[in-house]
Amino acid sequence: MTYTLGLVGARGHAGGELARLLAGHPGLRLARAASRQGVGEPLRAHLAHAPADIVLEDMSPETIAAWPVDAVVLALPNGLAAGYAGALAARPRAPVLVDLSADFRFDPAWVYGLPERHREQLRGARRIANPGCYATGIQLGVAPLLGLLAGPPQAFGVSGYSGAGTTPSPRNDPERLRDNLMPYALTGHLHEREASHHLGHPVRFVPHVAPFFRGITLTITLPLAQPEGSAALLARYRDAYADEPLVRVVADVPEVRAAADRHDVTIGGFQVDDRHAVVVVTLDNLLKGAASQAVQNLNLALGLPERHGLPHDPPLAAA
Ligand SMILES: NC(=O)C1=CN([C@@H]2O[C@H](COP(=O)(O)OP(=O)(O)OC[C@H]3O[C@@H](n4cnc5c(N)ncnc54)[C@H](OP(=O)(O)O)[C@@H]3O)[C@@H](O)[C@H]2O)C=CC1
Ligand SMILES: CC(=O)N[C@@H](CCC(=O)OP(=O)(O)O)C(=O)O
Repeated sequence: MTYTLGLVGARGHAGGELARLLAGHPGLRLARAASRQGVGEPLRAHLAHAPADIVLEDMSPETIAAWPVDAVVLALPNGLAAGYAGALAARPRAPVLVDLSADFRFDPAWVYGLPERHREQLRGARRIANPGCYATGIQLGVAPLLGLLAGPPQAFGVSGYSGAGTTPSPRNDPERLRDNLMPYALTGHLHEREASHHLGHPVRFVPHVAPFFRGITLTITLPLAQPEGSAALLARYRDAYADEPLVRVVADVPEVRAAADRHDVTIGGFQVDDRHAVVVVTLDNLLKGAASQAVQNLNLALGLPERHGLPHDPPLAAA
């Protein structure tokens, strides 16, 4: 059986990646798409891999609520999701709704879509808040040490400029970023709050944006309550993620360039100085940070195998 999906915000970075993945998904088909600025244009004019018959529709909640699809994904800026959630909930059999924005990530009525920590709640879920990209990397990098920490971990993060979306800003201006690295949100970034909330433990996070397009690297310093050796730390992470298809634990320090186009998160480094451990986490912000994670969540919600449509090596071979 093939499920159908409607995508709101299909011309954006995250929406475009999701459309690319759906082109290779054996159980999910992109059937409808909406946009703010491209209404009436074929989606294929913007995305080469889009089905030929999809014409961009207006993105009013009423239009979306009338789509006869099994699932809807919102790939819109923060602050817009509530109108869609309300209109879809009024339908007799509402489709599964996955929101890529931050709007419902703190709402207990929604399932927080980090499968490695909430898999059972995601099976059959109807409303899923997809996690933030940095928040995904921070949580997966810190979780195996919960209960062993002597204080807040500190995460130094750098992302590619696709993280800043398509609306022009200094954070996605290649000229401003050339030969540059831009710190921002030095305190209080949303993903600091999101990761702290869902870990149940405070973390500190400082983001930077770099001239490359995609990828995130996080260097996380973790204060330990008891000394632990590097080999023991590596073994702890290997154990924690032994059965996780989208978390790769490596002994070496991973580099962000190798994260591009991968569906998974890589955790490595594991250097320790007595009670001071450092791990490095890399991921593709548009994939495990957004679209691949959304596919993982849709698969769980619809009862499909979790890795359907997320091929292994090379990661995007079928897309
Ligand atoms: N980029 C990333 O790495 C990640 C993004 N996210 C989240 O996913 C969502 C989408 O992000 P991203 O794809 O980067 O964003 P983009 O800026 O690339 O795309 C935004 C999409 O939303 C549509 N849109 C509708 N209303 C507006 C508006 N008022 N202003 C701007 N765009 C509008 C745009 O339509 P049109 O082009 O037709 O105008 C476009 O399709 C956001 O909530 C973001 O936080 C989550 C994880 C990672
Ligand atoms: C470079 C850049 O601006 N990155 C974005 C990444 C966060 C993002 O896209 O995630 P949300 O879904 O939580 O909005 C930022 O720091 O806000």
